Amino acid sequence: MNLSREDVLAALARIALPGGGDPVSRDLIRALRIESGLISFVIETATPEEARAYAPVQVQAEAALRALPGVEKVQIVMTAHGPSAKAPAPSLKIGGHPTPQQGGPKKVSGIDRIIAIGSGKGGVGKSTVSSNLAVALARQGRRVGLLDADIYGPSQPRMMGVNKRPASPDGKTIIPLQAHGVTLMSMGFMLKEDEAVIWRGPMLMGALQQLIEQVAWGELDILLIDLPPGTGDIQLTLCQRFQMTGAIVVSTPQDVALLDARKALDMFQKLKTPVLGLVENMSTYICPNCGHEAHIFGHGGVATEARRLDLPFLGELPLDLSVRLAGDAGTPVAAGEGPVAEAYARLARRLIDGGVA
Ligand SMILES: Nc1ncnc2c1ncn2[C@@H]1O[C@H](COP(=O)(O)OP(=O)(O)OP(=O)(O)O)[C@@H](O)[C@H]1O
Repeated sequence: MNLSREDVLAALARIALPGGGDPVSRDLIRALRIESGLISFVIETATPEEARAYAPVQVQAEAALRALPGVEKVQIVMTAHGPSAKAPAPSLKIGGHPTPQQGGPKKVSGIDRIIAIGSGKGGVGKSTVSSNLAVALARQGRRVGLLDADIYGPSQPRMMGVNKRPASPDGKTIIPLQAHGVTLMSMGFMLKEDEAVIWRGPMLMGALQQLIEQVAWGELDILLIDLPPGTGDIQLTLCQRFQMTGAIVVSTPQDVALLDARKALDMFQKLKTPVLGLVENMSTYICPNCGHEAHIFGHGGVATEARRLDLPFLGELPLDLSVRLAGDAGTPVAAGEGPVAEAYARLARRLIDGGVA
């Protein structure tokens, strides 16, 4: 099939929408894929009502595309992202249990707890803490999922040592990958080359929602979400749409990192997401040669800040070359033995004992 994206969009642009315009000029087409005789895409409407009104458009689009040379199959999915007071919208959601959001944040079926791991700025080790904590919790018998929601720089495929496109047997449900006892999904698995995927659309909100709701997470005690750094749309969407158990904020002991951490804390508080505590990463450094203890980025700043804000201080994680080497090699250090693995085991135990993991 030599059809181009432009050919397909041109055919779709000839379909008139109720209320004027066409699906292309109204920017409704998402995730367009053209692959050996199959054309698939999503028509994303603003509301469930609009999706219902556009049902004839779906039929017309299918007929128009099937008439193009070489097209054997056309798969169109209608989805709506707006709330509805009426019946559930046609959507891409898995299972059938989720319904469009009405009112406040909703619980995700099958997942007991959701904890976001955030930081005010990049590079403080938020992804490292997420992967290691996930592995440490799994080692203590918890059923753990890890969602890498860092759309700007997903690092979990590297840190967890898996990177392949997840299967989707029915074109809707996404089967997550497994690594080190953790059920894993990352934006990085989907954001390859120039392929159009559903969550590459302009709406980060839709992308995150799909990663939480369309992935077949199974029954989980806890889903950890590795957030992008800072205080942006992903954080907002997550906390507004889903019932969060809480957030953990990672910081290094430095003043500047702490200033940023304060912004993250402030954001979670404004979003009414309980802050479960602060973690100090890159804390003590023990020289592997002489055993001397050094505090390269300072020490204790996060604990002091936690006390000041009356928030739990969850622990210190040492600065250790093995952390980076293990992360780069795809086996988090918490999967092995030694002082860093023990520090993560303590953090995991603390969360389990506190009833949040
Ligand atoms: N405790 C530690 N000891 C040694 N190296 C560490 C430690 N924590 C993180 N690193 C290393 O620091 C780098 C940044 O860590 P990481 O990617 O986890 O940070 P991040 O906060 O998630 O950054 P970003 O948000 O920009 O992705 C990585 O190379 C990681 O291996």
